[in-house]
Amino acid sequence: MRPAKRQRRVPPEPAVGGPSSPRRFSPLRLLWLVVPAAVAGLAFFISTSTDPSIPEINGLQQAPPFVVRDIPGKGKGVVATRDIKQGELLIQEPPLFVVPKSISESPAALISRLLNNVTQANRDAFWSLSYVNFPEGLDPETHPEEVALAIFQTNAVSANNDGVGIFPRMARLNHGCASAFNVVYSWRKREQQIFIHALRDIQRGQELLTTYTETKRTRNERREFLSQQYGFMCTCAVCSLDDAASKLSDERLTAISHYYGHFATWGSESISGVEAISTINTIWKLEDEEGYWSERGQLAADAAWISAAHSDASAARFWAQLAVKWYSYELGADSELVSEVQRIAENPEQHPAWGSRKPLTVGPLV
Ligand SMILES: C[S@@+](CC[C@H](N)C(=O)[O-])C[C@H]1O[C@@H](n2cnc3c(N)ncnc32)[C@H](O)[C@@H]1O
Repeated sequence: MRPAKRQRRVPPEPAVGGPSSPRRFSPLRLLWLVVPAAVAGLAFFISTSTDPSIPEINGLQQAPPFVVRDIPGKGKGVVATRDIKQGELLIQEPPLFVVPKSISESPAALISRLLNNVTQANRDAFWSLSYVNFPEGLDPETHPEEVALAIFQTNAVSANNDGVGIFPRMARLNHGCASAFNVVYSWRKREQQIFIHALRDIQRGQELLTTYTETKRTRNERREFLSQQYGFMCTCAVCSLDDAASKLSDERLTAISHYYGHFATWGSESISGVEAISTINTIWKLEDEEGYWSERGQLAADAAWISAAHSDASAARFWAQLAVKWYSYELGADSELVSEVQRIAENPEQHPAWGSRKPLTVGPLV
């Protein structure tokens, strides 16, 4: 599963910011696994959970509001067993193991070695996961290391700077594009766990979908990527739109990408703070039209950054409050980023960018 590339937006690196969620691991990024590490810090993290099919008690209700079941045309998937509220915590899961960014042996050998260090129940959970793109001509029966690698490539998720991990419960989540995905995941370094929250209200019987790709791409681009990397033709609600509606969706998503790039140029002072905030307003409206809600915490936090830089306290407060709201849905109200933007909402002058540009009224979301 894979990461969408986040566009670096408002330089310098915002103190209140960072990716709103870790991204799916791209098989392409496995390239780094074959590069011998200069400093092979082979730190990895082994789960203490014994049976990943049993929900964690830690911070989660014991009976999760979903089941894993067969979904026609998709293998297994995750389906809501009751109505789920936007922002609800659905899964909190430690990794079976995390492959660090620097390694000094072959990825297949490393994964096999890591697997030997987990409990039998966790090993069974790993081997039960699905995989695609197994090398042609090889027999899976006689090449278990290659099978393990294919499972890893199909299911691993970024744990940010800690590496790339396998989380057997979340690995059952299938993909949906733009307005079709309804859950988002975030890696919490402090807890060393992945957290999955509902991005929107989900009805009983609906499938829980995350996203494997940068969904601000056009349908053809998304389909090509998903077919190559994950071996399926996406037929999610967005990909199934009729051609006229799909064209409009593609245009909106392309425009959103364009405007992200445009507002980022505030960092190099190519556009004014007023234009940057007006561009964020445009993105927000296009996203409302598209039903694309992901990464709004980050967008609002970036707007708070610009507002604070121009000493517009009321705008900074407004945007920071919006960041609190959306980060709470995406990352959880108890996440570190929510605490950070909450502090800015209460006291905008404390923002590290405060007053770094000329004073300007940049304004809120209109
Ligand atoms: C991480 S696994 C997801 C769980 C998987 N369906 C299973 O049975 O364990 C990724 C694989 O699921 C399938 N998949 C995910 N999303 C899909 C979708 N929207 N349509 C069809 N297949 C999908 C693809 O085979 C993909 O390689």
